[in-house]
Amino acid sequence: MTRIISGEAQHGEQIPGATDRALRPQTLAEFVGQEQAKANLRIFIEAAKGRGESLDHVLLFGPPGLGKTTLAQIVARELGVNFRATSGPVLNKPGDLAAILTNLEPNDVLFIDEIHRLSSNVEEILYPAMEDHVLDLVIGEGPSARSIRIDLAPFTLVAATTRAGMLATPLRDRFGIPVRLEFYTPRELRHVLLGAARKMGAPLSEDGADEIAKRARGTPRVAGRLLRRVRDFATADAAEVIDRKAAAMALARLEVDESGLDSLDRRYLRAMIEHYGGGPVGVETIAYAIAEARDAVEDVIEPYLMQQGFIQRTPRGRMACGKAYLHLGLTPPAAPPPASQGSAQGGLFGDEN
Ligand SMILES: Nc1ncnc2c1ncn2[C@@H]1O[C@H](COP(=O)(O)OP(=O)(O)OP(=O)(O)O)[C@@H](O)[C@H]1O
Ligand SMILES: [Mg+2]
Repeated sequence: MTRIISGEAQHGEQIPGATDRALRPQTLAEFVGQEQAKANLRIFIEAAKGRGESLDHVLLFGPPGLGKTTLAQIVARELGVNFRATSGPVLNKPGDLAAILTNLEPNDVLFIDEIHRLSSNVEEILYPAMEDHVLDLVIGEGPSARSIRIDLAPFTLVAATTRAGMLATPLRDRFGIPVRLEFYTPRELRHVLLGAARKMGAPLSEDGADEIAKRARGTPRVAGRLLRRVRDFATADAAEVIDRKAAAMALARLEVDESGLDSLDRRYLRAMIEHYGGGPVGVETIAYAIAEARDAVEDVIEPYLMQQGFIQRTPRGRMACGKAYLHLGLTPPAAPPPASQGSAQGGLFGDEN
C-alpha cells in the first residue's frame, strides 16, 4: 500500500543517507512534541547517567511514523552510549540475538524495532538478559546438550512496536519505562515542518506550514513526505515561496483533503456507510471490502480515523460517526436514543451483521 499519507516508511525513506535521516532531530530538545514523554525520559536519563548505571528498559509504542526510531536514537545520544539497532523479524535464532548482546559495551542501547514480531525462542533468551544481564544458552543437542550461562554487560533495551497489545505480558512487564507516543497537534507539526524545511533549504512560509500540518494526520513522517512533494510542485511551478496557496494547490493535486484523508480513507468510510449501514462491522469484513490487508487497516487507516472521531470502536465492530457522513457529504442518521441499553429495538443501524 503506497499512500502519500501512510505513516509507514516507504521505499528510500528508511535507507541511511536518504533525506529522511538528514531530517531526524538529534537531541531531546530538537524533538518536537511528546512533552510528557520527553520530560520523563530527561529525568530518567539524567538519573541513570548520574549513577553511572544503564537506563531501565524502554518500550516505545504508537502508530507508525510518530518518531519511535528517532527517539530511540536520541536516548542513546543523550546517554552518551553506542546505539545498536536490529528488529524482531530479523532475529531468527537465539544465536542471532546472543551475538549482538555479547558485543554490547556497558550501558549501550540496543534498539529492537517491531518487537512484537520476535519469535518466542528468541524472546525466551531475552528475559534473563533484560532482568539479570545473563544469557542462558544451550550448547549441543540430545544427551550431550548442556546449558551455559554468560554474563553480559548491563545494557538498555529500547524496543518499538505499533502493537503493544500483541506483546506477551511477561515481556511487557520487563520494561520499566513504557512510553506511548501520541499523534501530534497541527501546531507541533508546523514546528516539525518549519524545522525540516530549514534543513532541506525549502522556502516554506508559516501559513504554508500550517496548511500542510493540517493535513498530515498528526504524523511527522507524513508531514515530511507531504513537504517533499509540495516542494516538487513548487519547483515545477517556479514558485518563490511555498505559502498557503501553493501548499493547498499541491495537496489538492495529491488528493489529500482538508482533513488529511486520502482516497483510501474515503473508500473505507464509504464502504462502511454504504455497504454496512454505518456499522457495526468487523475489521475483517471492512478490510475485505476495500481489498486491503487487515494489518494495514488496523495500523494505518483506523488509528487516525478513530482519533479524529470519524469512526469508533464498539464491542460489535467499527461504526461510522456523524463526522464521517458529513465529510462525505452525506446526511448522518438521527442520533440513537442515549445509551438506554435496555431498548432491544435493533436501533437504526440494524443487527443484520
Ligand atoms: N518529534 C519529531 N520532531 C521532528 N521530526 C520528527 C519527530 N518525530 C519523527 N520525526 C520525523 O518523522 C520521520 C519518521 O520518524 P521515525 O522513523 O522515528 O518514526 P517511527 O515511529 O519509528 O515509525 P515506524 O513505526 O514506521 O518505525 C523521521 O523523518 C523523523 O525525522
Ligand atoms: Mg521506526
